[in-house]
Amino acid sequence: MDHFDYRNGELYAEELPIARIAEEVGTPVYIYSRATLERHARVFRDGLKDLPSVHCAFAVKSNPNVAVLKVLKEQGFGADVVSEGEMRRALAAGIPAEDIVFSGVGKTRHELTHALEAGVGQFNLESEEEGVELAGIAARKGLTANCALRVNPDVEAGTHEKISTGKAENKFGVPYDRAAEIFDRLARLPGMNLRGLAVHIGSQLQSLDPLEAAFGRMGALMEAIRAEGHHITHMDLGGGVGVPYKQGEVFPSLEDYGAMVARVCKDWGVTLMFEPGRVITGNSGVLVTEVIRVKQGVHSPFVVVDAAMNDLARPAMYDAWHDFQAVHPRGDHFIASVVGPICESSDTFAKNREIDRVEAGDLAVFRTAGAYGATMANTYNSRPLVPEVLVSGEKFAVVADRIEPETILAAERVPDWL
Ligand SMILES: Cc1ncc(COP(=O)(O)O)c(C=O)c1O
Ligand SMILES: N[C@@H](CCCC[NH3+])C(=O)O
Repeated sequence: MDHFDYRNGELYAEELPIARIAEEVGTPVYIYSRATLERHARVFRDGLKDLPSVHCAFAVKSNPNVAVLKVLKEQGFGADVVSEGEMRRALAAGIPAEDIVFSGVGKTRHELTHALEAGVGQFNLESEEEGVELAGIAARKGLTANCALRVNPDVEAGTHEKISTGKAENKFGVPYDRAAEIFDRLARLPGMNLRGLAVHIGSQLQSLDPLEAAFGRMGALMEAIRAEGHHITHMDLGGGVGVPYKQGEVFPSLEDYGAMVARVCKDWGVTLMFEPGRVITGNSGVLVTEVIRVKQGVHSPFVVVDAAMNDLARPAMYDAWHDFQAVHPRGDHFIASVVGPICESSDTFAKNREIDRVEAGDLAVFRTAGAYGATMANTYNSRPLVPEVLVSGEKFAVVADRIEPETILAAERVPDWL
């Protein structure tokens, strides 16, 4: 799955001992493997090889580091962005504007205008209101906006409720039953080239069944819209394919995913678009941390590490599991809770879990931290933003510096009337 493996009793990132990187850059630090990113990108594309026309747009939100985007651009990926900031990052990585899909439920007027002027390839419209606004901006500028209408298929994704997006009660897309009528109205607007439909039912899906159900519904909708005389040339099937977070967990393979897509969508006569995020980046990264101390608790010891919920928010936000492994395993295990230094109990990475025995000063990693890791970091408790490192064979580079609290402090002002 990845290039983070033990050799001679210590954990490596590709050809480099993780301890060496930690020594040079400090901890906590995110480490990404270029070889893993490339392999995931290749395997994703290979799974889709039986489809006649495919566009893969990497979901930048999962890991917006420009070096990561550049690796994926070189693998032929465009970008799926949800803000002007993400669009700027994709462009900075050299991804051509026409390979960018602009998604997101709250694109501002400023973002719509800017993206239109930049020439992004497709806007995924989240509402009729957004479509009307965008068409108006485009028509006034003498431009045409290529668009797909995001539809909420009302399908249960079977993932954590906070990252499920395809049920009727979620804020995303237009209601399935109203989609044909909205499509018809938007398609007639000057400035609008409404060329497709888009769907994305959630993230970290463990089964292909909900995706298959959603795609089936989209196919039926596409036929109904075509029957009204509209042309549909693009279908954006979103992202969402899940990854194993626990050793030994079994997930559908990308080959299975590709076969399912081919079975359901092969004869649609469209360019199929994909927005994978986690499946590309999740297992391409780890968060390295140092054990500050091991503190005795009533039920089990607390391993207090120097990473915290501000660095990796997923456990606190979604009760997510990240495997915890010692960089130099001592050969035995113990039951412990792994916690960060932040002043709330949600700053817990593992509760009473059997883990590698560690002691103060030991290095360890949280695995599967390449997606929705650094990008969701913040400076709670006035902690620094964690640096990021990209490894390629025997080389590594710091691809995002540690941002110290002083830098943030320097941006603050105390008014002179205080
Ligand atoms: C519209 C859209 N596309 C793509 C993604 C990427 O999802 P994932 O990282 O699960 O592949 C998301 C996140 O869920 C999303 O909201
Ligand atoms: N941030 C979420 C995924 C959100 C997907 C965004 N559409 C996670 O870490 O699992």
